[in-house]
Amino acid sequence: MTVVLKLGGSVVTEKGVPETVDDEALAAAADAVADYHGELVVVHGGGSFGHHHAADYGVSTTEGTHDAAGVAAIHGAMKRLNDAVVAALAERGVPAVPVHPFSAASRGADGRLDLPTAQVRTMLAEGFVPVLHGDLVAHRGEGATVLSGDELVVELAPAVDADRVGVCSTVPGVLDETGAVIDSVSAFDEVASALGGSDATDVSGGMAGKVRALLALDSPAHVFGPDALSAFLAGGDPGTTVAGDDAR
Ligand SMILES: Nc1ncnc2c1ncn2[C@@H]1O[C@H](COP(=O)(O)OP(=O)(O)OP(=O)(O)O)[C@@H](O)[C@H]1O
Ligand SMILES: C=C(C)CCOP(=O)(O)O
Repeated sequence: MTVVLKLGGSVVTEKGVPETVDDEALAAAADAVADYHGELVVVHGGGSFGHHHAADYGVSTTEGTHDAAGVAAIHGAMKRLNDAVVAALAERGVPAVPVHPFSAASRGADGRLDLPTAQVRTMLAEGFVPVLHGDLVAHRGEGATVLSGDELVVELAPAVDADRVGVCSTVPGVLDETGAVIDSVSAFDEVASALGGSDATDVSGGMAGKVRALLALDSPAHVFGPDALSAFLAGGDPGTTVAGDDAR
């Protein structure tokens, strides 16, 4: 069983306080991951590490920067968060290893992502748990733009032939206008009116960006909250199942 799991940046950091890990939430997530013993790729988002710096430099997934100092600030913050996530997993005996997408990925002028994945597959085959993160990416014609963890999930799932895809955010799933968890989503229009961006500083589109990205997958993905992480890793289907046409 191969699982691709995204830990939302809003789960593992205090999203309102720049560069602050939510130690308790990270510990709880790492405990849940440590109880899982199959092949696993972890991706984490930016939270208060990536998004504040990205907003400061006016960088998003489409608006880039040629400012090397901006690249160093944003990428540097994401590496510090990645160190914290890898360390939390390692403390619990998970063979977690860091993978920094900025060093390997690129976007063409049309925005299409090219993400080499042979190293991730080899890490899995050798028993490691690769831990990737939302990052910047060199983007032809734009300098560097934001690469969201959600995009990484969409690229990685087919590349590692994932059996299950999970996106753990702070909310218990995709919510309707009344705040109730929607059981399943098969098209963006079904939920567009309920979808906003993020409560916190977020340059990559909040839940709307997430749903759009996951609908492009050719396998179903599950969006759930931190309390349901163990249930997901145990094989359950908590929260909202997002499955576009290609996933049916
Ligand atoms: N209809 C909706 N259902 C669920 N969440 C929604 C909805 N509309 C807007 N949101 C917002 O989307 C947020 C989740 O997206 P966000 O990008 O902040 O999460 P994340 O992936 O956990 O964090 P990060 O982007 O830092 O990795 C929720 O916290 C909520 O504020
Ligand atoms: C803001 C940066 C650098 C990464 C964003 O990743 P996300 O939180 O998964 O959208």
